[in-house]
Amino acid sequence: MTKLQVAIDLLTTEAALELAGKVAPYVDIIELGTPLIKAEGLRVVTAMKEAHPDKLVFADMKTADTGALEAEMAFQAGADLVTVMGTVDDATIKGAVEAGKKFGRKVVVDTIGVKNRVERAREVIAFGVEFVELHAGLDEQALPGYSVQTLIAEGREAGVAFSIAGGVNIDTIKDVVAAGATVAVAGGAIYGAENPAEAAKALKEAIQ
Ligand SMILES: O=C([C@H](O)CO)[C@H](O)[C@H](O)COP(=O)(O)O
Repeated sequence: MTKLQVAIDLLTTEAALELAGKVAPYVDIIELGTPLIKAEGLRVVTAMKEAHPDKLVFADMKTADTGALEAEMAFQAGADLVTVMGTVDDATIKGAVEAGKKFGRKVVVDTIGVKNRVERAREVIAFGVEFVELHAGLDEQALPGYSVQTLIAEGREAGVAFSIAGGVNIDTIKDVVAAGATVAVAGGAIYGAENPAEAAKALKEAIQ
């Protein structure tokens, strides 16, 4: 079954823990967003894992270099999954995967900025990454004409384990699931909702 990942793009550990406390019963993976990690450091990863040891904690490091070092730092802080950018040198991705093997944790490749996501997804999955995040970032989502359906179609085509991130919400999550996604990522649809717990519950129910 497709897992539900909440992406927390808030800026303080306190706010992230408060949101996670509300939505944890309905999500499988708790993502600490890149802006949050930049604001608070890896202490936010440790705090989240301590508060939710039963959940997978996803550190959205968006690593672009020193793959082994940054992955190791995040794993030591308590992350179960870390992201490396798909646009960077293969050696960076492979380094993070090697660090993952040492810690028994996993690496996800983020395709923001990748020109041919299907081709790159097939390449990087062979390096031993857990899945590929077919992702349109918040800036790309804000451009006119953006549709998450492009990512969903690419997931179907790629034939590798993938997640979809980039405006997944209650109207689109069933398409994400039908395409065979390993993980559906929802950020704004949860933390931006009037009642985040209700929003997460509805998304979880739509998956089942
Ligand atoms: O990873 C993300 C982005 O790059 C900022 O960190 C988002 O968490 C991801 O795009 C999912 O969020 P929504 O698009 O708001 O669902």
